[in-house]
Amino acid sequence: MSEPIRVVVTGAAGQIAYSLLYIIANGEVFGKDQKLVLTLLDIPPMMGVLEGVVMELHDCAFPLLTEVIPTADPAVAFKDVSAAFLVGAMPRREGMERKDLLSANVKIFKVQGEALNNHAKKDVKVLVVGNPANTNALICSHFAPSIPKENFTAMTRLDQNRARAQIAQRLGTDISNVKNLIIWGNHSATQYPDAANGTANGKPVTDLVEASYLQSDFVTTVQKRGAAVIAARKMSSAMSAAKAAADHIRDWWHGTESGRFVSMGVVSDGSYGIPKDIVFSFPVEIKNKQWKIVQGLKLDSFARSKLDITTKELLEEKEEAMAVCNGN
Ligand SMILES: NC(=O)C1=CN([C@@H]2O[C@H](COP(=O)(O)OP(=O)(O)OC[C@H]3O[C@@H](n4cnc5c(N)ncnc54)[C@H](O)[C@@H]3O)[C@@H](O)[C@H]2O)C=CC1
Ligand SMILES: O=C([O-])CC(=O)C(=O)O
Repeated sequence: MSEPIRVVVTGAAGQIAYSLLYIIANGEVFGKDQKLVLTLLDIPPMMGVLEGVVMELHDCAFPLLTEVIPTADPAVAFKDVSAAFLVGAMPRREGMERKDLLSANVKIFKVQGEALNNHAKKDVKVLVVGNPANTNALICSHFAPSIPKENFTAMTRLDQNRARAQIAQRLGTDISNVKNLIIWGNHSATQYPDAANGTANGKPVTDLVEASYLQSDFVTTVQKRGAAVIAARKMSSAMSAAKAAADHIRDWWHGTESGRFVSMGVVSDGSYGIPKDIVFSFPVEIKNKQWKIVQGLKLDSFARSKLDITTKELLEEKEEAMAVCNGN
């Protein structure tokens, strides 16, 4: 059994965290032999609720959980953490787009970037879940200059899981047989869910599913799935978001199997002609806790036009976020 690592979950009194904490504390992210100290950050008015979450974590009697530290102080929450799940932020309600949350949420990620910079381990792995996730991750990285940019990522794994579920259901096959669907771009309604490299039972998805579906309903269903859940539940996705956050960090920690790629929002290095310095979802492969963008995939003109749309939105979000952070 290795020494405990410190892991922070922000928004720890909220609905995603309520599902996520169980998965982490149960050893499903960092491994069944990795002891954990969990630090739980929320805002002062939520400390009472958070105390209840702490009670439940204790009552779960998780063998790997050595300590739970609830706090409203980012300096305490981020101290020496090896992994950070940045969930805490306002969720959208019916009728809103995720970027409508930008002015309210982006300042949270400025403060938390600074706190990570000052208190976290320099190899901390950061996952931003709070929306608009890509731009929040960019801001967080911007305010944490002592931590490599590669350590900041945004969650598009939920979109990837949604895409796989749509294809598995359409083909009537087990979801574990559906691989290498890609989410390009922003975690928003402009994202491009791409089945061109996907396989189901080892065969190309494009040979099994009509192109008319893959270029229309498949794309829009995944793009609008978050809104569909809000319309039905009156609250945004939580259980599936927690599962996706756990999938994202688990794969980052343990790596991806050969030939399988996953989608993550990462700081663009210019791959596929995407401008540098926006957080863009790419297909990545992971080894030794380092992700690498999968290179050389073909993009037809339809795909290219979709990437242009989502790039434009991310550039606009970046400009707006910088203005908010600079007080303009
Ligand atoms: N990237 C993705 O795929 C997804 C992202 N989300 C986003 O995740 C975020 C959280 O969603 P829920 O858990 O459903 O919301 P929630 O409202 O249930 O919980 C959010 C928690 O964050 C806390 N919080 C607010 N400001 C904070 C701060 N400065 N520091 C620490 N904690 C703070 C709140 O007090 C609350 O307890 C939202 O922005 C939502 O839009 C949700 C689903 C999927
Ligand atoms: O749609 C929302 O606002 C929450 C979210 O990001 C998702 O479910 O993908």
